[in-house]
Amino acid sequence: MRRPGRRSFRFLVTALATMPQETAKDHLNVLRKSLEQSTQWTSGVLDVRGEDLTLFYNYGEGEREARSLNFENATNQHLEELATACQPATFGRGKEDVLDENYRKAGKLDCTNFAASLDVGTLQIVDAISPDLLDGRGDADNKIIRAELYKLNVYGPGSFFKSHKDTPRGEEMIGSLVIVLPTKHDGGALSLSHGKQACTFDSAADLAEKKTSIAYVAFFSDVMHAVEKVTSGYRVTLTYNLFLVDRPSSRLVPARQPSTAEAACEAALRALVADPTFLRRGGILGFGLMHQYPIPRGPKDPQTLNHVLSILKGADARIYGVASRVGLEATLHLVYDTDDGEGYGRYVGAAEVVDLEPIGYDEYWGAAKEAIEKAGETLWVCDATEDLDDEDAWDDPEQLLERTSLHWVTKLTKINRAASAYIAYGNEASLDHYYGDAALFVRFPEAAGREP
Ligand SMILES: O=C(O)CCC(=O)C(=O)O
Ligand SMILES: [Fe+2]
Repeated sequence: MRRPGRRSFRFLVTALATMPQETAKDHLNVLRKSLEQSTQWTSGVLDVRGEDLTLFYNYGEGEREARSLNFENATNQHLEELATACQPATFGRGKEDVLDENYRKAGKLDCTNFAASLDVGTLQIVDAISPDLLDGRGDADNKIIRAELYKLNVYGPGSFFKSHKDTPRGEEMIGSLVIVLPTKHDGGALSLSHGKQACTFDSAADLAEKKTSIAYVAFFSDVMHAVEKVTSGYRVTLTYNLFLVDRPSSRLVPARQPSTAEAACEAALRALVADPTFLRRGGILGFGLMHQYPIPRGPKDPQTLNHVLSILKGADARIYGVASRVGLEATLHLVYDTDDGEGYGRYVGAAEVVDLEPIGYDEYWGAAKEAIEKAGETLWVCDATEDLDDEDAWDDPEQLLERTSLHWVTKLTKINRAASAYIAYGNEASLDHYYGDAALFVRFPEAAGREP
């Protein structure tokens, strides 16, 4: 599909690339900054109709009765009854659902026990959050977000939920959507944080005096969040799991304009490709992953690194999408640091988790290290803006030739880590591990073969 404004954008890129005062360092800074501006959450307030605010729910154990209320005019007594119908809310700890009122004090109804008239599809809430959550995805035209109702929660006076991440339910789950209904309450702000970014979603303030509005917030699964204590009234929420799914072919594809950050990211990457002094011999731009993914955790794990490329989020999705558009190969690799503590180490990039079991008992202490170095590509961590290559080549030309230059644009992170176990030598045999951290590699061919 032809994108509007494409030609003028090309022109801009060419103009940028030929401006003499811009150096590779400047472009790398723009690239790095464009990745910092990624969205981890998005929120808003929406006016709805009174009839969107009806709730039916099961009341009582055993012989249940159906009750209903409308959040536009729910009295304190109505809300108290709703709170009584709830069970204490559990939360995921490790692989279990646990009840711990020091950590989470709230009531919940599973979605088999209530029906809400509010429809996130009709109200276009999913359409409202999608551009932010899909921002930067190269395949955004082919993917949509599906919201699946998960629970209703009631936070009465004294309720709270300490800092946590939501348990992903399935691989395609990318985040959560919380809708706060317009009931009068104080406290209960939701604080969100991810890396260095943080914000507070104060729905009590947003909804004050509003009887037929709802407040919503959507965030990625690896965002830490907490509900502050509700000091008075009832805070009622509907939570949804958000899944990234293929767009049904019958749905129209809306024209998508790249965001400013995405356009800047693309322009900077194109400018680096066009700079013949940058990574002259070719090499890799490395990007530490900003989000957590279900990567394979060990050599026997049937998950593949490759499938993660289709579920990248935020800044990770942005650089992957932009690189593909610029025509550069982008892959996920595990980075191993085989430093033995005495400086005799190498960085190795491997396309899958290295299996160290076949080496058996590592009598010769370097066997595990050697196995890793054989399994991947040896990397030369360098500053690609300086022409170090030649100097180093004088020292050890052969070594240099067998290594691939790697320049980290954003730091390697350790949130997506795979472990390879091996039996190590010592006064007793003990189990030891090498760790690989997943990162995005964008590969530059040598300058002579690059098409600007
Ligand atoms: O109610 C909220 O604002 C968030 C609740 C929450 O974090 C959860 O249900 O996991
Ligand atoms: Fe949560």
